[in-house]
Amino acid sequence: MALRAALRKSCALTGLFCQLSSSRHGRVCASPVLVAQQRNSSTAQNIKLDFDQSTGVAVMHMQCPPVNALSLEFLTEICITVEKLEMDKSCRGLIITSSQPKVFSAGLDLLEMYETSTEHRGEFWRAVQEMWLKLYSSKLVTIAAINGSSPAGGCLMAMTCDYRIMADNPRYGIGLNETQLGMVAPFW
Ligand SMILES: CCCCC/C=C/C(=O)SCCNC(=O)CCNC(=O)[C@H](O)C(C)(C)COP(=O)(O)OP(=O)(O)OC[C@H]1O[C@@H](n2cnc3c(N)ncnc32)[C@H](O)[C@@H]1OP(=O)(O)O
Repeated sequence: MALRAALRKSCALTGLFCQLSSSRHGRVCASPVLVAQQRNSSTAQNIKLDFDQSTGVAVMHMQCPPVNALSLEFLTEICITVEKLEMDKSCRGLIITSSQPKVFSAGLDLLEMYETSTEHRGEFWRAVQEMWLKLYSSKLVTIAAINGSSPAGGCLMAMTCDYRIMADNPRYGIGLNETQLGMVAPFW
């Protein structure tokens, strides 16, 4: 509720009307282009997109169970989704949030990072870079609606958005914990 209220306040400030729940207000309608792209695309299994044409605001719900860990596949889906939204001239703003309970994103997929070949890891880190650069340089107004814990890569994702709003819950943590993990982010 706090997040919802904060979002409304922030969106009023930026001149955008936005919402996290489509059913509550009944305002969200889907862009035919986006719906068609979603339906035809096998690359967006882990993302649910709601686009309100009347406001030009899209809500990207991350739904990659259990904790929205950023795998190569998921990172690619995120990039493609942002690109598609940027190509839609009626889209002005993007809210990124999570459908998973208690977690916005657990950051980079630790299993993929440690259990794959050097070549795959190279591709993985390039996808990490592409994701944050795409969000950071997007012409869309981007908002991270952080409705759960958001360590490391999840924090990076939120930081590269224009605005961040976090649910007021002491159980939710956010920050960069690479040092704790003994991890050095490689040169890109
Ligand atoms: C300059 C910026 C550079 C950026 C570099 C970024 C690096 C990274 O992102 S490295 C990843 C760092 N992430 C973490 O350290 C997060 C670790 N996870 C957690 O702290 C917690 O899991 C949680 C707070 C995100 C959620 O807690 P909880 O709801 O209690 O869920 P569980 O801990 O039981 O986890 C459920 C399930 O998910 C698996 N899992 C959690 N995190 C990851 C992950 N990052 N990658 C892959 N898998 C993850 C966890 O192992 C559990 O799996 P199962 O045991 O099979 O159920």
